[in-house]
Amino acid sequence: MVTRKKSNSKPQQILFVASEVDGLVKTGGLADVAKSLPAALKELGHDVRVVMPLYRKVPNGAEAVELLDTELQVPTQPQAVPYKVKQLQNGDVPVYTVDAPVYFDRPELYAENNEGYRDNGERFAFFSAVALDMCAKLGFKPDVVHCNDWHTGLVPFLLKTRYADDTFYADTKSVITIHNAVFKGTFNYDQYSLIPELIQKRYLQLEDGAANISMLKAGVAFADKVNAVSPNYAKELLTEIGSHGMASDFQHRSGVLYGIVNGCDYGDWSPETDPYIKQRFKANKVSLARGKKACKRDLQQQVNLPLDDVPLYGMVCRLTEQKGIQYLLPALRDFLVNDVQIVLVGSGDPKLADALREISADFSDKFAFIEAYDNPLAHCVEAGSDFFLMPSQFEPCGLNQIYSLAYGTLPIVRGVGGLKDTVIDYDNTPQVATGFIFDAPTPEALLIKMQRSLLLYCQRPQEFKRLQQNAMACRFEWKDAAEQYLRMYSGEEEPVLEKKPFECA
Ligand SMILES: Nc1ncnc2c1ncn2[C@@H]1O[C@H](COP(=O)(O)OP(=O)(O)O[C@H]2O[C@H](CO)[C@@H](O)[C@H](O)[C@H]2O)[C@@H](O)[C@H]1O
Repeated sequence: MVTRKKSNSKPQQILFVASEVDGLVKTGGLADVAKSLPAALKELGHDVRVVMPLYRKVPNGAEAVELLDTELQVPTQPQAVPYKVKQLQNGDVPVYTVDAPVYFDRPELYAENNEGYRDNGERFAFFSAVALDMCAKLGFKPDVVHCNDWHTGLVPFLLKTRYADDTFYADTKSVITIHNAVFKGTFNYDQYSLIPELIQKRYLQLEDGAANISMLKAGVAFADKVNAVSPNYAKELLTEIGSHGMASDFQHRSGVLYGIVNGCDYGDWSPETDPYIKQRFKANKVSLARGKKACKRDLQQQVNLPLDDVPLYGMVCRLTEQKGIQYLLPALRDFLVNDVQIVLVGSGDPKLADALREISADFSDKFAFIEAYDNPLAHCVEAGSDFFLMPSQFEPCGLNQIYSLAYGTLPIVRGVGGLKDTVIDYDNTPQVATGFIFDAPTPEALLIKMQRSLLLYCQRPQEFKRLQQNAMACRFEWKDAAEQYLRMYSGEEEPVLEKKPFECA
């Protein structure tokens, strides 16, 4: 067990810059973090404000309170871009939304029909510039500007260039959190007309191919601190494969590279209070057995599977290579000869969806593929399944395996990134195990663990229940993660290379 020290820091003013925030808009796990981490920091007594774009999809966008009607002046350029800042509340945390219809009043956030908007570089360069431009105008002087992923990577760059001599930002430090380094935000120079500093002087280290600049590289190179969403992913980022080709960028910053595991919002993801599930349950044996049974039946009904008493495997994800569907597809047909059921809820890559649909047609009484982004159903999958599949190719942290633990649904994961930091493998340490881990990136390795899990379920039911209780006893509190972030801001936390291995709490 790791003892978690409290940060000694004074109340901080923190600007949290993110491209999506759960409660307002969400396409993936970044949004969960952008909702929960600011809330946890605020709860610890800090003044946290979030800034995000005002997309068409933001509910109540029209009712937001207008705080600014202004324009972004671009140094040495005649152009100025008008924008407004409108305030919304997400729980207790104020959210500044940047209203610039030319960039953000579109049907989607980043892409339509699986194709990114062509001006995504310019859109998020603008957003990054505005995040800093608006602070002085609002009179909010941040101690820390906390950026997230490539969309916000130019913020640290601008602090060290455009604002280098600006007294307003003299004491401001920047942090960039890496949720997924596969997305580098690489765009041609012609998308950076709002950031002339990038063009006046050539920053070769930020180039990603000829005539292209990567916003993620800019964030990593210029932020005062860099962190990944798990210690294991932070270490993977120092390797060529694990960093998706950015190893030297991260190696240069290894002295200020940190790894902090995401938390779980137990207000949203707890079987004791979840409003979406058929029957709420606790960790004690009777409640767990009854609750699971009712939730499994309900899930089977929702996805049209027979109401059989067989082990049920769930999976909820974006359909991308990252999530390891390429390992799952060949393993599925072999595994489905067993007396089992599988429910997969996912949306994304149409080719992967076609392949999954084909298997569900061949095994319609055992495999349900729901091609959707469906939050209530995601909760029912967590509650009604016995096992949860996350065979990811890579996984910076992963949230669904953490949600699964909370519902006594044993995760079967690949030993990468944060999956390795959050799940304890049955074959290695059966006494404290919470799930199954396989290592080799192959369908065979996955299939072996799925078969192992089936044996456990069918032949050692008491042992299976013990693992469920181990899983439900795990806690990944946002409060603990927020404390770690505060220690990182203040310099009390150790960089990942100096730290002892992470242990699940
Ligand atoms: N079809 C669907 N229907 C309903 N809900 C769905 C869904 N598909 C996904 N979700 C939801 O979206 C979230 C996904 O979070 P993850 O952390 O697993 O992945 P993601 O790859 O988006 O995030 C990236 O950022 C996060 C946050 O740091 C890292 O944990 C992760 O490793 C990294 O890849 C979960 O809340 C999940 O329930």
